[in-house]
Amino acid sequence: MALEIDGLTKSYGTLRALDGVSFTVRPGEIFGFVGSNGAGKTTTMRITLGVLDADAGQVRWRGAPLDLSARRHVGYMPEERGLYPSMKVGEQLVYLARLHGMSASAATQAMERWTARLGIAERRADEVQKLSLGNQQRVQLCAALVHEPQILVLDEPFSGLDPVAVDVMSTVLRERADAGVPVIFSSHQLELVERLCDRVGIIRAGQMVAVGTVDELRTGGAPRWRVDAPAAPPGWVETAVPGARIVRRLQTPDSLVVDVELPEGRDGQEILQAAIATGPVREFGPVRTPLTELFRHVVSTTTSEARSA
Ligand SMILES: Nc1ncnc2c1ncn2[C@@H]1O[C@H](COP(=O)(O)OP(=O)(O)OP(=O)(O)O)[C@@H](O)[C@H]1O
Repeated sequence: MALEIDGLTKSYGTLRALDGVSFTVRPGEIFGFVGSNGAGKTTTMRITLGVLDADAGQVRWRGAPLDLSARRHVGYMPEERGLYPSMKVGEQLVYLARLHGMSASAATQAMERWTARLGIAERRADEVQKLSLGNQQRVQLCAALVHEPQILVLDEPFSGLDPVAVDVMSTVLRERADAGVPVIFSSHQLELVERLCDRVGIIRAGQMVAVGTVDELRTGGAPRWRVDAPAAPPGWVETAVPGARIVRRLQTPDSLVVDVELPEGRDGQEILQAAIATGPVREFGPVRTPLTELFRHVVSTTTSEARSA
């Protein structure tokens, strides 16, 4: 039932944009696709949708190659958008729904439902080009959803949205996923990806370098602990646990907070005991490395622009 991206390779002339990209998005799962500019996200998504051919590899859905008829069930939000600027919002959505085989009345109902849901019902009679960019994006999401797709592939759907629209978009994606739809979207807003996605894939220079839940991506990194010991003298961390490293330090008149990265095999309790020995301890606990930092770590070793084939 899953959407399987298997070994995609794609070159543009001598530029190898994708080099064996593989990952799976399960039904009911929101998959966040992240990577630096030029890493290969759009190329992967366009191949998934079938608007671009891969040199090698395959996209499968429910175990079979995603062919032309199955692609009718994909809801796609392209990066370059692609609405007709001078067509009216409502007419355009009905037209797109009908292209996907819906009857006139079902298409109209779906258009009405989604424009209301995305907060643009009062703009149905306006030309798309008269809407603000954020509202055009809401129309674009309606266009991806209006034919009740069974797969959703969205290229940077959150870029340029106001916070209310981000919330609406997030809720809609979660609902679709809960209805069993595999949802894949790309984004540079990593806090949002961390909050919303069940699993995340990081692509660098055309290769998947990490796939998993954010918690899974965290494992393997050294454990970190946060401790607030206002009376602690300089150097207490390194003295308490040789090899321990302070990765963040914040001092105010009545607190001294440090995030400590411990060497493998050492326990946070050692830091706690040492902190207590220095005086009062106001805060102590594990620190969850944010996705932003995992991402920086994963992509830092090379530039993300695709390499020559
Ligand atoms: N039509 C094209 N012709 C030539 N090169 C291309 C073409 N489309 C993309 N590329 C190159 O392929 C690589 C991957 O581009 P892609 O658009 O997939 O990256 P991306 O991860 O979506 O980037 P961004 O985050 O900037 O949108 C880049 O080096 C890009 O310059």
